[in-house]
Amino acid sequence: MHTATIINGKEVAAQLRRDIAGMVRARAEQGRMCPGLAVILVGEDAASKVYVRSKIKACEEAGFLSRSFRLAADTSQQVLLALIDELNEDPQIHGILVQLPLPDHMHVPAVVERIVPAKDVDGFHPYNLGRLAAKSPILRPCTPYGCMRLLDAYGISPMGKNAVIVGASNIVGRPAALELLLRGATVTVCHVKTRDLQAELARADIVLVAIGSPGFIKAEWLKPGATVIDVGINRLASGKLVGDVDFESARDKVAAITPVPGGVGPMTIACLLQNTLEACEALDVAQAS
Ligand SMILES: Nc1nc2c(c(=O)[nH]1)N[C@@H](CN(C=O)c1ccc(C(=O)N[C@@H](CCC(=O)O)C(=O)O)cc1)CN2
Repeated sequence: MHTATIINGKEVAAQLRRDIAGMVRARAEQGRMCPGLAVILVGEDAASKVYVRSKIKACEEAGFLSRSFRLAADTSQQVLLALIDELNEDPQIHGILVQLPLPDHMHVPAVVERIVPAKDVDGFHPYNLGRLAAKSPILRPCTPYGCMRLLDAYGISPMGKNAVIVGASNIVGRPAALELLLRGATVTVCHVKTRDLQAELARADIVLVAIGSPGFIKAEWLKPGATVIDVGINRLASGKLVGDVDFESARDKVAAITPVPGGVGPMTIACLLQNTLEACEALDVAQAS
């Protein structure tokens, strides 16, 4: 009976994190600055608290400096922007991230755009998205970048393939389309208004799903031999974490698939470290010239 390659994001992310820690140690031996990351959490979202804790722990393990800021849910946007202004000027901080989602009274684009592009290690600033669109990325959104690194790690090339993305969010779907285009795929982005999702999926060699709907994508919609990247992380009432793809049935049909948990999620954090290290190195270069 056919079973798919299970793309082990936990393992690939762990290797990337070890490599980054090695580079940070080498920097320290040369007397160079260690990368510094500021993480801002506004409010009490339970999942966000878990992710922020994981990011701080990952920083500690890689030898980064990290600073964590927790603001109450009713903090004004003005106070958040003032904190970002301070961090933009702080020479020990190379990366700033504001954990999403933000409380409803805040305007995400205004917050994201306040971070100087050189410290936007989430890669969400229009400047960084524009660089990706213009085929010269600098800081790239962590989750789509992590998906590409997973494909690389398993020798799966998007070149010339039909890639179908389900979900057109700013954080995942849209930048993932740019990443796949950069790697030579023919890209289709499906969203809530897409008329015939199943017809689009039927010819997809690579499927990347980020919609936040547990088990929404059924095995019978997928092309035999496809590669499936499941970005969804949904917690069921039972406490179990599942993706947007019906994993158990899909694994019998496709060539390769990411599990949830242990697929894309760990890559998001590893790529955040990678971006922070790159932001730190870019500053070295700027100071040397
Ligand atoms: N400022 C940002 N906000 C958010 C981002 C982001 O990249 N930047 N992405 C998501 C959440 N996220 C990181 O912040 C994230 C999600 C999931 C994981 C992860 O490792 N998941 C594990 C399971 C963890 C669990 O048990 O809950 C897995 O999939 O194996 C890491 C980071 C939204 N907000």
